[in-house]
Amino acid sequence: MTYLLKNGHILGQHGLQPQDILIDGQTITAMAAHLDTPADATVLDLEGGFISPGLVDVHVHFRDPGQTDKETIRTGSAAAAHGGFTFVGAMPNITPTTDTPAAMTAQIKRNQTAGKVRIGQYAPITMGRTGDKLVDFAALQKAGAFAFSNDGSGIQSAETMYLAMQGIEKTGLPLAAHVEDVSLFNHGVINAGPRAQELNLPGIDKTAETAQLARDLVLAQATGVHYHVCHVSTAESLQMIRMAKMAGVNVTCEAAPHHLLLSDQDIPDTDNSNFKMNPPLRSESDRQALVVGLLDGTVDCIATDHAPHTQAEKDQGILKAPFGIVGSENAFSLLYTRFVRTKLFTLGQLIAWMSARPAKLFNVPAPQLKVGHTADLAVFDLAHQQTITAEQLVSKGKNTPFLGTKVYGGTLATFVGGQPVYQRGELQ
Ligand SMILES: NC(=O)N[C@@H](CC(=O)O)C(=O)O
Ligand SMILES: [Zn+2]
Ligand SMILES: [Zn+2]
Repeated sequence: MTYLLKNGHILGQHGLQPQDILIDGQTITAMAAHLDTPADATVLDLEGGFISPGLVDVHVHFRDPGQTDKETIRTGSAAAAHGGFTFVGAMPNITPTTDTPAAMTAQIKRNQTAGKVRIGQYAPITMGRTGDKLVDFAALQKAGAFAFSNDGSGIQSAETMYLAMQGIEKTGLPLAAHVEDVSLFNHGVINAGPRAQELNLPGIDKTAETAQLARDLVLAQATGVHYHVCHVSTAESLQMIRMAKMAGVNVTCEAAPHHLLLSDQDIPDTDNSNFKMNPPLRSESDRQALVVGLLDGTVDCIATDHAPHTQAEKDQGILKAPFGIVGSENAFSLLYTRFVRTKLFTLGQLIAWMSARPAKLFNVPAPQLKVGHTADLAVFDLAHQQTITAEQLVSKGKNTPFLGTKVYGGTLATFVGGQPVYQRGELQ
């Protein structure tokens, strides 16, 4: 198929500039302010929309196999496409998990068959994501593992983590760590602090994150592994990562949109489990530290931690509901509206944190808007405001604290390998 994207804008040296893009097969074959329409081309009039390199999200949960009432590879990847993502890294907290080469091979095949976007598949660090028995890192790398992570739980034994780092270092792949010391978790449901006291809810102390992070940074330095911190949430974590980077530790980290946008002060008085995720929304000063961390380079990239759950599970209330919120579909629009329209971030910075940077960290090809490159791209409507509603979400999970939020930057279209994987109504 040949597509001509007309009347778009791309980010050039001097800001947004008019751009037409011709896609032939998988590839971008021409770019200019104005292109004539080839006879066989399907024309999409973008009406001024912003064309971005495809977004890259290194942290999503698809629940497939095992919990397909929450999400499937199909619906999760459709949600990613709806958010402008052309590549996602899928976490291995699925049942069965991808802890053997055979399971990894089978899952990669399922991802390729059902996925609307490109999917990198994480392998766990330990067998079954429990206990201390390490997976065969080299064999899983050979089978196509994207990276290693036990996301959902921290590795409690220092010895296990040390041995895992030594093994994963040899593969050159990142070890993506969910840092959480369960002995300090206190059965909490939101951040420990004044808001938890006001709401009379058990609090998760920051030390559950920072104590394990301190341990891991020491071990990462000793082993040289690429140690990537998932969903970093506290100012103290950032300070440690900043110092570790200065000391030459091979550490990177991601921040989730909700931790950049909300603090525990935003948790309403009404019992709303869509404000419950792990790590929890922290204090306003932690939120601000994450924003500063992005700007000074301590935070390397943004990743959504898209974590769908069923309505019935989330209806159990904040004490009982599972941790996690969906994030793929409105990550760009929320961050664009809050930070780019207010000029705290430039559009170029936001796109770098959501595309080229995470791609580079995880050694996947970064989508590029250049002739000769694969057409992995997204088009966003920066000019019009819309309200986030449950009905718009194509994920099975509707569990987001942002329902009712007004945003600019809704997705108009997403292309993967030259094929449209999402198109908003008016672009059909
Ligand atoms: N973030 C969450 O609150 N939940 C995630 C697990 C995780 O990312 O640790 C999930 O799988 O539901
Ligand atoms: Zn996690
Ligand atoms: Zn996660």
